[in-house]
Amino acid sequence: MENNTKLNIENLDLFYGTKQALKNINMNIKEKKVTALIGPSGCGKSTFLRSLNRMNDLIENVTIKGKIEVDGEDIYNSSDVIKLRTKVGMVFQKPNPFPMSIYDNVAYGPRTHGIRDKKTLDKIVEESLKGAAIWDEVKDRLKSSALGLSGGQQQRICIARAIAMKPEVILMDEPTSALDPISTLKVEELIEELKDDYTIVIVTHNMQQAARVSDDTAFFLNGEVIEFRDTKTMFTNPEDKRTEDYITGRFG
Ligand SMILES: Nc1ncnc2c1ncn2[C@@H]1O[C@H](COP(=O)(O)OP(=O)(O)OP(=O)(O)O)[C@@H](O)[C@H]1O
Repeated sequence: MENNTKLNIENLDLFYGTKQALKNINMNIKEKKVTALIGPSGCGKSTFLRSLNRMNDLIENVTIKGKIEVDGEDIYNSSDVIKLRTKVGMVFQKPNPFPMSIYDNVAYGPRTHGIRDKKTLDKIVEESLKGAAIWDEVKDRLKSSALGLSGGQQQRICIARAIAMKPEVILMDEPTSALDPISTLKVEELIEELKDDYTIVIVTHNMQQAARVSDDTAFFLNGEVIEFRDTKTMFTNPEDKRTEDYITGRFG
């Protein structure tokens, strides 16, 4: 295992009932880098992403074989799923703020972890909103409902909510697919900034986005990783004909 590896995936198979959705995945996800997962619809990107913080545990009839290590620890051999999901946070495709104030959205996680002190919470909320590049837009209306914000703002609130838990890894499942181009650009700029502090894994259908924001890219097809390498090489000189066909828009 390389020493800048944050997530190490070995021989990962995943089945929904008898249907195999992931086939022998091997991947090294590097610390404080952005790794993009690309590939046609239904090829297993979201399934793979969810397996990285055991979100698939919530789905019935899922069988997982192989190994996923975070910082060298086998996550399927440990029972502390709460701790894992604190360390490996997630941002979803559709912004999903809770129906409560902006402040309470961000303070929600820390509160469930027992933090009650107002000053401490204020500090976490401010730092998280700053970290998600939304502080200036909302600092004067922290008590207003998060549902009153635009989609792009809501998505950054959700990123702030993830950051408030002090994760080390942030998983993002098509975080900009519901956003307009300007909000998309803001979230992309934010990802660029976040990678100073976090390891990021992002599913995207947008090839330009993968090329713009990621350091490494994995191309999935029918549950397999066809190619995994640094993004620059992937997009300029792919090794596999199927990768080339996909990124040049010949299929998918
Ligand atoms: N909860 C589930 N139960 C059964 N099958 C599932 C479940 N979730 C996903 N699948 C199947 O697993 C395969 C991979 O799905 P997945 O959502 O991971 O693909 P994806 O690459 O993320 O697709 P998209 O780009 O459309 O989001 C698909 O064939 C899908 O139908």
